[in-house]
Amino acid sequence: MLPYDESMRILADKLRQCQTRQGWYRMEQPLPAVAPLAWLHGVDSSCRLYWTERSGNRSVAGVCPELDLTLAGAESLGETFALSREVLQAIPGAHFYGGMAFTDQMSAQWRAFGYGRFILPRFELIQQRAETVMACNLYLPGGEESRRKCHEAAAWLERQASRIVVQDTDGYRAPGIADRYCVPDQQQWRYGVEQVLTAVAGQTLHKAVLSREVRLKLEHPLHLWDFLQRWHSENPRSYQFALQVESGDCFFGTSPERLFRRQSRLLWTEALAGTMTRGMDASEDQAFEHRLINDDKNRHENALVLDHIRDVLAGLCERLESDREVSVIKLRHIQHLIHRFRGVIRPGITDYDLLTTLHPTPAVGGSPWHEARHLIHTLEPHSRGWYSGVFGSLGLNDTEFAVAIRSGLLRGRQLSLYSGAGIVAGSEPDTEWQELDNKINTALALLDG
Ligand SMILES: C=C(O[C@H]1C=CC=C(C(=O)O)[C@@H]1O)C(=O)O
Ligand SMILES: [Mg+2]
Repeated sequence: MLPYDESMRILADKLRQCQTRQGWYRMEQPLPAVAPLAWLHGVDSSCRLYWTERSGNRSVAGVCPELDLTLAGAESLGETFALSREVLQAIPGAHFYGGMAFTDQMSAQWRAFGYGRFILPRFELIQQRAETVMACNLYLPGGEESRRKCHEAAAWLERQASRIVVQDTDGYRAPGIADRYCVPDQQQWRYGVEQVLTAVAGQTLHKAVLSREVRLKLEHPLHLWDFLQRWHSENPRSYQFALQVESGDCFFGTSPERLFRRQSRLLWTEALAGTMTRGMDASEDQAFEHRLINDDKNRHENALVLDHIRDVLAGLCERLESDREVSVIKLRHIQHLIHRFRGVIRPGITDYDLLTTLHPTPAVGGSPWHEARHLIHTLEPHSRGWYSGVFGSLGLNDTEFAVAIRSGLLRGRQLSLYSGAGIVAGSEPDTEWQELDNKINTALALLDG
């Protein structure tokens, strides 16, 4: 394998020799192993994105948007997906990366992200199993302008070639937390939970997921890419994602939850809801797992997600099977109930259909959705933005979206961490408050020096 700098120069040479006919182009060049997160450190771009699959099979760092599809509202999603499909048909190996908000009710702090944003990066560093590849996606408008674009891209690659690639993050230092407060505070939270319980008792609602924003002021700047790597090493079987926009603001997260994965017409999705802490030792952990599996409130939280998925997918799938029994997935500080689905979608069903039908599941929204949505928007004092939205990778034959929970928004030294809890009959406000803490404990422990 050629060294990193030589490989980058080879790709630059290929670009300089590229034909200039109008159209989409994609070029790939194998690289020696470089961790995408480490690479993002030093790379020159005002927009950076990161995506890693839960399976650990594929991690991608993408920079310099070649096509940036920013959505003003939900109504442009169909058009955006149709356009991305046209591009992907021309360069089938490529992917768009990005995400979408929980709903279209968003405050100004989320403006740079739009309602949704799907990016085809010009440069992609892809680590797939044991292989690392640098890919370049380019649209050439034809003639002299094509030549100019190719030369510009080649020059960029050559500049990166001589930069030092940071390989490990042993030097990570927690930034320290100077100040923190919760929105809502615990008093307001109790009120919100009581309101949901009243609606549940009145039988207009089965479940609503209420959330909280913890606003932190960091003592020192956060080394975001190092932080993400550390967070992932605590929860290795999670998705990880980040989108840093031109202002430097970054939305990121480490989520255990899949919205869906599609490969051709095969589909995988799941109901992930219901939470318990981990035990201090193996036997206590086992006891907690047993308690979680047998707890009515947690089972009910999960069952409502399960029923929703089964109902909405019935019309989209030719076949749909689910696990017979609920099982448990374990994260660093908590464990969840999970129920998996496998299916075959009908011909003609698109990622747009799957996304808009599944999102938001009652793992982040509620049931019925219409009632839950109203309560969430009236009771939550903060704006969720992209928290509990979706984030993923959109391909021609392989698409995967995570539910964007366990996530946060970094703006300079201000960091907001979000977490939510499913409120159903039997929920107790203070226990659910504790669940919110448990869900962000892994991230908090890495921040608090
Ligand atoms: C809404 C969140 O978690 C969901 C996913 C798993 C378990 C959940 C629960 O037990 O309440 C939530 O439905 C969050 O982490 O912000
Ligand atoms: Mg819960």
